Amino acid sequence: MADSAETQELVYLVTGGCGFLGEHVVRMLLQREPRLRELRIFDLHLGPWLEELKTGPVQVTAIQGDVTQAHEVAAAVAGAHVVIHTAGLVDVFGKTSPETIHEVNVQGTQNVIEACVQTGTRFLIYTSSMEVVGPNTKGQPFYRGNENTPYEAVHRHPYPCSKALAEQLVLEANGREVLGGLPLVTCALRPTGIYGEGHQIMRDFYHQGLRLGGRLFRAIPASVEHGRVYVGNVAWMHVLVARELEHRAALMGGQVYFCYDNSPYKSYEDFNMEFLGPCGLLLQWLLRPLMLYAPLLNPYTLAVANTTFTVSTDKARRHFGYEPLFSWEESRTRTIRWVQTVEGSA
Ligand SMILES: NC(=O)c1ccc[n+]([C@@H]2O[C@H](COP(=O)([O-])OP(=O)(O)OC[C@H]3O[C@@H](n4cnc5c(N)ncnc54)[C@H](O)[C@@H]3O)[C@@H](O)[C@H]2O)c1
Ligand SMILES: CC(C)[C@@H](O)CC[C@@H](C)[C@H]1CC[C@H]2[C@@H]3[C@H](O)C=C4C[C@@H](O)CC[C@]4(C)[C@H]3CC[C@]12C
Repeated sequence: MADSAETQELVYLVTGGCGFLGEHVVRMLLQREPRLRELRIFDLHLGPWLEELKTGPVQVTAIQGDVTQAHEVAAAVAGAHVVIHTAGLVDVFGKTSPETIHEVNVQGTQNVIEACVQTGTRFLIYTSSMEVVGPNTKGQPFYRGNENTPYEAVHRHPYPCSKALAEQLVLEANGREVLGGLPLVTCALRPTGIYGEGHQIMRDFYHQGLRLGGRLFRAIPASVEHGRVYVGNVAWMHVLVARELEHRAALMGGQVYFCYDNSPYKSYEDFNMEFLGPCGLLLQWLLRPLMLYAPLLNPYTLAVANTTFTVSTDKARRHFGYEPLFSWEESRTRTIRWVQTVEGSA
């Protein structure tokens, strides 16, 4: 990519650019990548908010497409310098079939890789997930682990299986020759539980609390730690990796990085209360709370909810100088302000 930070000549493609994380990546790129000439946003469902982005100096190209359709992906990738692939089916609640999850998350990722190879795009960043590692089917805790911590990654649920397969495809593609004869450089980012503006599960919990008279009921022990990371910091890490991947290809190519920031280690419910408490909800004990959460819960999500999985690492800082863009206090304030705008809020 160009050396001069002032020359606007780069074309980026963000798949899943209208999703919870994707939208933050899109907005972060427009704010913090001065070399952008064109930003392509590829998604099955385009958001109306995209129109407001078309008034700036960067050409914003909205592409309605399906990653399972190789020809649509190839057309969107052709001519891009960087692809940030966030598109995926994030379904742990059984809403879609295992086949569909595999088709989107695995075959869709393979289509992105092949499109890069066939059209000459050299830099591919994949949004993977903590679940590539765990928690495993044995419910073994992963307590403040890092990218090198030994852990038996054993999966049966379609979603983590698909993320693990897709990540493997991306990492194995590192070094493949693309059109033009140069090597493809890939890396995978593994967010833990992302929170922040636009988080649908947080919105669902808030509405549940409003329906229950301002109360939520604790269903998992406070001692269980869940890794959480602010969406703005995850987006920032994606932008930074994309910027550094060319110059540090030998170090970063084929690598995985956990996404992390200074968000506190808490149980999922206690962490959510950092935002829902200031919005008027209380967390209380109830004898049989699980019946209240039936839509969210199945053996898999209950196992994940009850298993400690937290990360403590500085690999991203060491490899490409990552530091969280948003402090915990800023992340918390931004999320609270967003919850306060959620329909039905007091
Ligand atoms: N939300 C989290 O806590 C979390 C944590 C770790 C990793 N991730 C990963 O981050 C990525 C984004 O997750 P999210 O939470 O923003 O989910 P999301 O559902 O909000 O966004 C996913 C986007 O992908 C799009 N998409 C789905 N199927 C598609 C297809 N066939 N073709 C084109 N676009 C398609 C959707 O329309 C949506 O806009 C996913 O790959 C997910 O696995 C999410
Ligand atoms: C009702 C209670 C038991 C409540 O605590 C249930 C919470 C439960 C729905 C969530 C607990 C952990 C979440 C998962 C975790 O944050 C990481 C994930 C990885 C990401 O790639 C996709 C989302 C998720 C699987 C996330 C989903 C919700 C939880 C299971």
